[in-house]
Amino acid sequence: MDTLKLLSRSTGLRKSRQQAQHTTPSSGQPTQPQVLRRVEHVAKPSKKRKRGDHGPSSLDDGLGGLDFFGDAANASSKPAKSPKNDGAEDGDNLEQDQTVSSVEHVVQTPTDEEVRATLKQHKLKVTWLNPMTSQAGPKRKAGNLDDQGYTAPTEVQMGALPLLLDALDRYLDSHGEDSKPVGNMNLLTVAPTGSGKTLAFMIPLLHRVQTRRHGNEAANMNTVSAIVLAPTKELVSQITNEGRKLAKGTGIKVTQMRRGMRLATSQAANGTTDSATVGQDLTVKVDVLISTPGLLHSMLGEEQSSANDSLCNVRDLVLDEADVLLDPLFREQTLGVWNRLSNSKLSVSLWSATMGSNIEELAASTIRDWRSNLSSSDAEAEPEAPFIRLVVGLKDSAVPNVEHRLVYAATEQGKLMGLRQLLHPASTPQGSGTPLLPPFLIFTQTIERAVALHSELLYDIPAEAGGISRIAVLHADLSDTARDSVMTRFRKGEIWVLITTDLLSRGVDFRGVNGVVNYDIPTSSAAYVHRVGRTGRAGREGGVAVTLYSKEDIPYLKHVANVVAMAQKQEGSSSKDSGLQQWLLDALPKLSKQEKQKLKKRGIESRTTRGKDDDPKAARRTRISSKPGFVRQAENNRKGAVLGSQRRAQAEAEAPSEAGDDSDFAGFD
Ligand SMILES: Nc1ncnc2c1ncn2[C@@H]1O[C@H](COP(=O)(O)OP(=O)(O)OP(=O)(O)O)[C@@H](O)[C@H]1O
Repeated sequence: MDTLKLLSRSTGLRKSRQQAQHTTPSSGQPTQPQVLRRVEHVAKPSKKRKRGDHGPSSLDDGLGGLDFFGDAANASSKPAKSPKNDGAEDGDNLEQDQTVSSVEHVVQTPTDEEVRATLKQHKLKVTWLNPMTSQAGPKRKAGNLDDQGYTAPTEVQMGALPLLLDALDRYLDSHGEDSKPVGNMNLLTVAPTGSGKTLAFMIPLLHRVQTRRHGNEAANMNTVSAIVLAPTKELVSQITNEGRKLAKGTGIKVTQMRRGMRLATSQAANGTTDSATVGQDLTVKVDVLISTPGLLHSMLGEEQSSANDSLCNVRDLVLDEADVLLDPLFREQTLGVWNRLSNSKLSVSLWSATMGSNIEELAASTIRDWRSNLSSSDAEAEPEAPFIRLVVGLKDSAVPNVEHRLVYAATEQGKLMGLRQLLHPASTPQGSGTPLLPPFLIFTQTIERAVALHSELLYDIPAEAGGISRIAVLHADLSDTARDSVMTRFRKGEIWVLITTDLLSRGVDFRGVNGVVNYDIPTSSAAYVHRVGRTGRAGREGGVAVTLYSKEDIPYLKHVANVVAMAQKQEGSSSKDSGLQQWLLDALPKLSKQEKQKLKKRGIESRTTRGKDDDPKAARRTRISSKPGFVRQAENNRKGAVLGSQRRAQAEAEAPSEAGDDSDFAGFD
């Protein structure tokens, strides 16, 4: 069996196949999707960090008995709480409920009874998993979930689904507050990488779209009802795939935004515009639209008037990887789309594994500003939607089920040698941790370095093992078709080593990736969390994350080291395994806020060719090569000499002979 076929999401999680698929370490035990371990012994009493005022919108008190991670047997006891989040760098100015901590971890697969008991004790109504429901829509969706082998929700799904489906209504009822059902709400969720956030937002989204279609809003059918924004094309097509699998048989159209695509306006969809025009315009009728912010924003820019707006019926906006979407890189486009949505019943949800306090503040202020732009009649008719934050586990931390390793390689060439050693696990010295088995991802800082590393390693895989076809590079300068093809081949297991930039660090889910190599260190702690989060997904064990660092990286290593130390603390593993001793952690210099921002924006200067056009020496230093500079210089000289002699020979051959050719002579004028 080709174990690398595991990469394909389409391999599914069917029980029959699971037994045959446990051959690569990180394929793990997919029947237990909990990213955070179940807690057997709770060592420390709960500690709540409270800073600032908590408005009545905080659900912590109301849902105080909820413990998404506790042992079912101890359900009546108080929730297990974690130690203080020392590693989180963001100055989170709101209450942070850190819910998980354990001294001893027990990995157990709960029985069906246990799962049911846990859900019951935690008062969670997870309607989507119940195939016995009488409604056709939910039944269909539950069947679709079943088809994919999902039997138990992950922590984030346990937390978010009841909130987004209907628990909020019950919460308000039980508190004797205004018992009017809350149709819209805003939610900000922070949950670990690979914890199943896609399903956590997609299931309620489809449910709400379907409810609206069955309700009295049928008139608005076929205009866009929900939008999901994600930062990259790869992530957009992955979410579209997931959405389609879930929506199968429900009649809901989940569509990926493409260049040149036009969306049906409310008039066109209601038949005010004749269908022939719609057809000629290549206008598409969509329920759930998935897009990058740039593509949708530019399409909206081309729309002539907002009166006949294609997005006027949008009731749900999901920002996946919200911290990136609201980062300066995408901010203008994301807010451009958000502010264009005019339906007063809009609900917004933001999702990521990392969320700085600045992003949270920006989201809150955007919600306020957006509401203040509603017409006074709309604002009066629609009560202000609650804005809720849900944190699963430790905020901004890397998954603990991955083996994190920091490897000192001294120089650029040392890093290349280190990487070659990883490519040939047989040459890895005994006792140096779990060998890194393919398939794995290698991250570099820039596109140039990804391309250079690819050409360096091209011949490292022996021909008998597939040779150069097993290694590939993927970056934003490639055409869409080339990017799609590399993604498909990697998912199918045809490519074993994929070199890439941060383009693939967010959200992309390759089931069964065994490891991640940071050839260039990530430039922020969030970038580290997301890069290494490409392995160890859905609680799978056996993933390895290796970060190679040179002398040049030492001033910038602290943010990575902090995240690694925190992951080890959660896991209870030894610091020696990771190459991160306490003395190193203490000795690493701390960056100022400005330095951190500069690093995030520009990366490590010596690795970028940007602005080095006038300095060929500096530009040369950014290159990746196993050859020392003097060898390359000698080679260049030799090449130059050969080229020069070829040119001379050619010039001599082309020059007219000294005797000349009289027949060509046209005479003097
Ligand atoms: N309930 C479940 N049971 C088993 N597997 C699940 C469940 N929910 C999701 N998964 C699987 O977990 C993997 C990760 O899911 P997903 O891509 O949604 O993670 P994520 O939280 O969005 O990660 P990231 O932060 O990296 O974007 C997927 O392969 C998905 O199929």
